[in-house]
Amino acid sequence: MRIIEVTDSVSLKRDLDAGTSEQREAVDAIIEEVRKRGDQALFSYTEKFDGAQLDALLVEESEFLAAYEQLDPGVLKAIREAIENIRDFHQRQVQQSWMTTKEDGTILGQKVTPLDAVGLYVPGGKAAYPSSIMMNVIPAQAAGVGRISIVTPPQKEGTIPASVLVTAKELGVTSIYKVGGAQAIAALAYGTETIQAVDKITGPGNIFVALAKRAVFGRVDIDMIAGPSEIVVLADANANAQYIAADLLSQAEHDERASAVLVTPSSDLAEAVKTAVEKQLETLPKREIAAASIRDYGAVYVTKDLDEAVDVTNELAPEHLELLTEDAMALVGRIRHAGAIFVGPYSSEPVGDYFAGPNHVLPTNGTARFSSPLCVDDFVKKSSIISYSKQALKQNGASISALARLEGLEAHARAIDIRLEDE
Ligand SMILES: NC(=O)c1ccc[n+]([C@@H]2O[C@H](COP(=O)([O-])OP(=O)(O)OC[C@H]3O[C@@H](n4cnc5c(N)ncnc54)[C@H](O)[C@@H]3O)[C@@H](O)[C@H]2O)c1
Ligand SMILES: N[C@H](CO)Cc1c[nH]c[nH+]1
Ligand SMILES: [Zn+2]
Repeated sequence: MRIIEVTDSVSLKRDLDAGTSEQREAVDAIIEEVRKRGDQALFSYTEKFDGAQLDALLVEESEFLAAYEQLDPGVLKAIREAIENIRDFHQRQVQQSWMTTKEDGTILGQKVTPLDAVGLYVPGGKAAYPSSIMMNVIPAQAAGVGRISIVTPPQKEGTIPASVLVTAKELGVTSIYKVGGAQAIAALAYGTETIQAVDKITGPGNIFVALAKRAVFGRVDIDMIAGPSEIVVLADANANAQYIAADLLSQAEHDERASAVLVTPSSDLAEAVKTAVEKQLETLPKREIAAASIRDYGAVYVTKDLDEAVDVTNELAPEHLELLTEDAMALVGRIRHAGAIFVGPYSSEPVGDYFAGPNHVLPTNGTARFSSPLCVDDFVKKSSIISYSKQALKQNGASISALARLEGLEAHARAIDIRLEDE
């Protein structure tokens, strides 16, 4: 882990995955094939890429029952508690439609409508992430989305991990299809005999999934292309070095390209955290991934004072930010760019990943400068409502047609004038 004196600008930005030209071509070919051959293409790609020979794509009721039998009761309890917290938080984000009536009888408003259908990609491969199912499904349900489908690649035996099935069932989602990669994204975008097309696709995945999401964007909406995890800890001299090291490693273990950064005015803390990270790494099961992340993307920035530490943090615009300073809450107002802000020594980042309630799908790669966590708003759309009274049109018609003629749009102007002339 490098210790760096801050001189000029800092950045967490890394090349976003655009894929190789071979990968892009492969993804385009897969999408085309799914459009042409529907389910048959899904079965053959699942055999080719996941090694599973399937009779059916849809998970059956008996598989949910078997999954409950496999799951530890303590884990089921934790899943239920997390769902409750995440529901409670997202319920507060729900926006109502509104209308306002002016004195001249004009009614203006905004109608909020949930999306009809969304598809959630749940990665298979290396690890199952039931927490990501909660973070995608719960805001969609709070928004009132009519139909939620989940796609996820099966294991070789044709099964889906019990934790995924139980979490989905606890959330009331049972339309789970055993298909992954670009072929799953194509099926959600275009529909097949078994999988109905959706309006929006959310959820993380590997490069093939990311490229396919980019390729179908426009036909359907997508959430974002999430990059590798990031954490920045802003700490002063009194912060606990062991806590900081543990929290940095919590994100480093996600990915070799994850980034874990400490920003502090204290060079003593910088040294202590560096030593603690090295020590804690020794016993970490995923130490190869975490060590690579710390080596390549880990850093400690030593600033001249706390003010400069705040400036550096805002420049980094991290996905996750922990504030571990004397009066941490007082610093919140000075943070302009961060996906999620964890305040104080007991708000370790995994509290937010799993349990507290806010969404863990957050902007990465500096995009916290202009974007927000996944939320209920991502699953609704808004329509404007305009109702002019006769009186309102009489009073304002001349201005409207003047603006139309200013743009050379005579038909627009006449659509107004015809009503003004009509007594
Ligand atoms: N940001 C988050 O919240 C978050 C959460 C969970 C996972 N992730 C990320 O999601 C990713 C999961 O990746 P994964 O690979 O484990 O699972 P995945 O489900 O994304 O990808 C597996 C699929 O990739 C396709 N594939 C594999 N090799 C292929 C090839 N040569 N040609 C065409 N298609 C191919 C197959 O169809 C396979 O089903 C990881 O990068 C992980 O870091 C991010
Ligand atoms: N920290 C990840 C987002 O960067 C989300 C996650 C899921 N499970 C554990 N963590
Ligand atoms: Zn995490």
